[in-house]
Amino acid sequence: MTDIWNKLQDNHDTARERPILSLFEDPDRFDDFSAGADGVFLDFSKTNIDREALSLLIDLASEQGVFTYRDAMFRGDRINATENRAVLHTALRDGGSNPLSVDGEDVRPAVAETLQAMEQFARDIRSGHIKTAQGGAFTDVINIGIGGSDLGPAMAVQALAPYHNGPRCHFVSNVDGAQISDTLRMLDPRSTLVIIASKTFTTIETMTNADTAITWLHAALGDRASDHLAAVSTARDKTADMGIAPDRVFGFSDWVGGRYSLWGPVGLAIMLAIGPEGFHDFLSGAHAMDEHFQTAPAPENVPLLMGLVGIWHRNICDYPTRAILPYDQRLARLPAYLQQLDMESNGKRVAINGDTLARASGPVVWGEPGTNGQHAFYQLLHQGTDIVPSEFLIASTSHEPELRAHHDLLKANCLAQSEALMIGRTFEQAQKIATTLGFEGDAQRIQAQHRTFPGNRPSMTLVYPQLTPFTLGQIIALYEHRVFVEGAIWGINSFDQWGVELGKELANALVPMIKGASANSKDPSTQGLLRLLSKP
Ligand SMILES: O=P(O)(O)OC[C@H]1O[C@](O)(CO)[C@@H](O)[C@@H]1O
Repeated sequence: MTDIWNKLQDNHDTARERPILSLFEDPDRFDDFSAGADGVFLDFSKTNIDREALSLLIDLASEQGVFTYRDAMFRGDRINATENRAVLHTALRDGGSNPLSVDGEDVRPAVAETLQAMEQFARDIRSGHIKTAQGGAFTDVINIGIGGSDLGPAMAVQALAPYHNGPRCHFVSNVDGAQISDTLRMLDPRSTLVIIASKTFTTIETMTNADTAITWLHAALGDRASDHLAAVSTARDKTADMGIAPDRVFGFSDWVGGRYSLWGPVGLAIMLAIGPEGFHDFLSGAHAMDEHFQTAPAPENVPLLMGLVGIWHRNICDYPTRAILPYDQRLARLPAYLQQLDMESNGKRVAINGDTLARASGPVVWGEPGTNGQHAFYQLLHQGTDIVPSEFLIASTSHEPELRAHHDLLKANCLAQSEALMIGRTFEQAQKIATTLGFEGDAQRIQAQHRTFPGNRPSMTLVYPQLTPFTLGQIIALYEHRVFVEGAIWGINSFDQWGVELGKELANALVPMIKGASANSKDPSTQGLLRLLSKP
């Protein structure tokens, strides 16, 4: 353990039982434990981090090389060491013209060219200039992809519903035939465009769903089925094998990781839904957050602070999970999106140099929109035996001015939850309630115990003006950089994902066994389950 980790642990050991509320005796607490970035505001004053801990955490970031590593990422160094790749999803959204080179080659011209091609295609589909096989306009789009080729566009398309003025967008990811079947059943192949999105164009789920969709198009359109296809991939050879015309393929480079890819062609469905101008706003929001991350001083740097709070909760307080709680129904898919972003990036057990990590890395990320979550799992947040740092998100302004009362109630609920988590309810307060309700003696004690809230449970709140394309870009880039900060402090490579390989290999080997081939090489449990599943 370095000195700083030790000092942080000492700080926590002495402050462990201190009520978070007591920290507000400092009149500047709210101002000094919050920060803003172009309208997005982070309040982390409802945590047990005090001034000493905050300054130690900032020192820790320096000591672990977060700032140097950040600059290396933006510069295009090959920081994804295990795959020997640069990490430059930020180049997809910066619109810059000064050269940015990877191995001596300027990446900007190709980025600009692809963006222009996407825009032209999106404009032509939206205007009806590109026609269906039968000469009409496309009314529906199905994006077939999984993981990073699905979660980002699916989340963003839902988030930006008020800006939709293009074809309806649908998403198919699961290899479970139920999803594609239910989707195709409600659509007409004669007016549907199918985008096959896969960075590698080898992912078995996506290839299987693509085959099914192409068969569906073929049955209705014959040889003209290809008029209804487009692809998003780094593998142009494979898209050609599937019969997709080269001018319908939108490529990107290996320096864009799957879970960081919605800023480029993987975001085509978003662009089709909200139009190129809206998509530009989305990119601009993300770029504004990139600039903030690179230039804001540490005590005001929102992604850095968010990452440091994450480190405090994970490593110093030893909390194993974090809850993402958007008080914004249109961000319903944000927790799922962040699960991939965070857990695929930082769910690692070895450091970049191959050593086993000395301390815990990425927490389990989960969540649901409020207020629905309140009526499901918040019981555990308030009174369970585990402490779950909670991350609330809420817009100042909704898109429904005529439903102001709804938004007022949503805000009140959001604030009430973080307040309740922090202040709790003492046994004495609970006893008074029990007395009012007529309980006496031991019955009163039991009732009071059950109605006591320990409180002192930490949370952060992210407030943004309104869920616009610009703001959504800011929020997603903020979380990307937060994941980056945490990964850098842990010394791991946040940009590979070897942990998904083994299951894929074993699934491929199991397919023949599902169909009846010998399973003698398998363990008894797998053999037993195979026997059960082979029954019709
Ligand atoms: O875009 P592709 O190559 O189909 O990959 C889909 C997803 O699969 C993964 O490789 C994990 O299996 C993710 O990292 C990725 O986003």
